[in-house]
Amino acid sequence: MQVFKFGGASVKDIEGIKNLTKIVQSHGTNQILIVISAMGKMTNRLEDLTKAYVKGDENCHAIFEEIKAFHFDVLNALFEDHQNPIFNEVANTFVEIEWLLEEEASDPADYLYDQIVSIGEMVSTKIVAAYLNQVGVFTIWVDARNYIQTDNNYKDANVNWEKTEHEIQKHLPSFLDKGIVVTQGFVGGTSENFTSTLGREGSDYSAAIFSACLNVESLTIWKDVPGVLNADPKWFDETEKIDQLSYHDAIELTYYGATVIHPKTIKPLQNKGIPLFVRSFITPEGEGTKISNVNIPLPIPSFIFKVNQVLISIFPRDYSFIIEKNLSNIFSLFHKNKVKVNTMLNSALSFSVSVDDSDKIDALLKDLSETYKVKYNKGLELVTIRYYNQNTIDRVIIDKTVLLEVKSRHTCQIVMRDKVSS
Ligand SMILES: Nc1ncnc2c1ncn2[C@@H]1O[C@H](COP(=O)(O)OP(=O)(O)O)[C@@H](O)[C@H]1O
Ligand SMILES: N[C@@H](CC(=O)OP(=O)(O)O)C(=O)O
Repeated sequence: MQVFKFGGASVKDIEGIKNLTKIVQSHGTNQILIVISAMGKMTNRLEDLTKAYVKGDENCHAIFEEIKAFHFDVLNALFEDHQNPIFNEVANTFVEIEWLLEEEASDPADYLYDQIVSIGEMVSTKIVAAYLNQVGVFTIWVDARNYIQTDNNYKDANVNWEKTEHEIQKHLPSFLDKGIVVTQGFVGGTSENFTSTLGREGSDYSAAIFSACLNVESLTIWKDVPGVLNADPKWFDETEKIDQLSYHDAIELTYYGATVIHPKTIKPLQNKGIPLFVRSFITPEGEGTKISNVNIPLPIPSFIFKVNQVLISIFPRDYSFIIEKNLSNIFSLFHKNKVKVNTMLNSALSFSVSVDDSDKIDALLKDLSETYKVKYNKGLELVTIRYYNQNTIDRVIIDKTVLLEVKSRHTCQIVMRDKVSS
């Protein structure tokens, strides 16, 4: 039994869906569960729709019609027979959201977000399952909300592993005996039967949850890159593919922000010893990267690049040391404001952190300023180098001013900005 995960980039258009079909056909149709994300950047557009709805913006209707039209264009291109029940199924899915949009947005925004944004995965999986059926690959469409059981922490729901494992193990093996199971990434269901989501880019994590609960042979995530590279090709030229990666290094890389895999993906797989393959849907014959229980360090230095960083420096007003009591208070304020620390460094009288810039930062700075003197710089870059050496550091700081550098045995983190030319 294996699990495949196809993300938004792989199903962004009809060619993508046809390519997915070829990949699935080339693997035989026995005992495969496929987890699929919303098409292309559809989740971003659904976020726009939710914002417009919550604000009562008049754009709301136009965005909804655009999203519907996009999916019906895909249906028209994939299915010649307009009597195919998929047309009604997709229409009915949109009607559910239409009813919601007709009412005033009185429910909490995060709850509304999940009810609306999840529709991207509902519709994409219905379309792909119907297309696979049309070309003779028998599929069973499964609603992930009945299996991935979560709390009601909407937008970033926590999985109830016991219930989830129970539901998956009770029903899915018999479905997998009959055909390919197609289900959604990113979405879950609460005990009150509302839709929840697992956090942006969470489909990799969904695939790991299904994999762990079914104890599969392997999980393969199909991406637009040949595998895990030593840097994001969007930022770095001359990247190299890593053939084998330990779970440990994979967790470190994703924790520091390597966006090729969602950070929560590795743990459930590591716990069960299930290998994760990252392979290219563009060149599916390539072997990709195998992430497993090997005990080998990364063969080459790896770079993780983050922009839009804010470096916050915090000083006790009374010149007291940065000791446990202050640190505990400072961390509780980061926790309260849901701001994740990307790197940190403390001295006797100051504590500095780099965080992603977002709409949460103003509230955090206000909370910190009540007790501490606070200084901050925006618009910075953070580079993390795993298995660094001086050459690699020199390479990334050319024409940069370094504001903070933190080193451990294997990892170096540098917060920097472009040098201002004089
Ligand atoms: N170390 C890395 N190796 C490969 N790709 C990376 C790495 N770090 C970041 N990426 C980025 O991850 C992208 C693939 O992930 P993503 O766009 O989330 O896929 P999907 O949404 O289709 O699942 C690549 O296009 C690449 O830009
Ligand atoms: N569609 C969701 C979930 C997801 O993981 O998508 P992708 O696999 O395209 O990153 C998002 O964009 O956040």
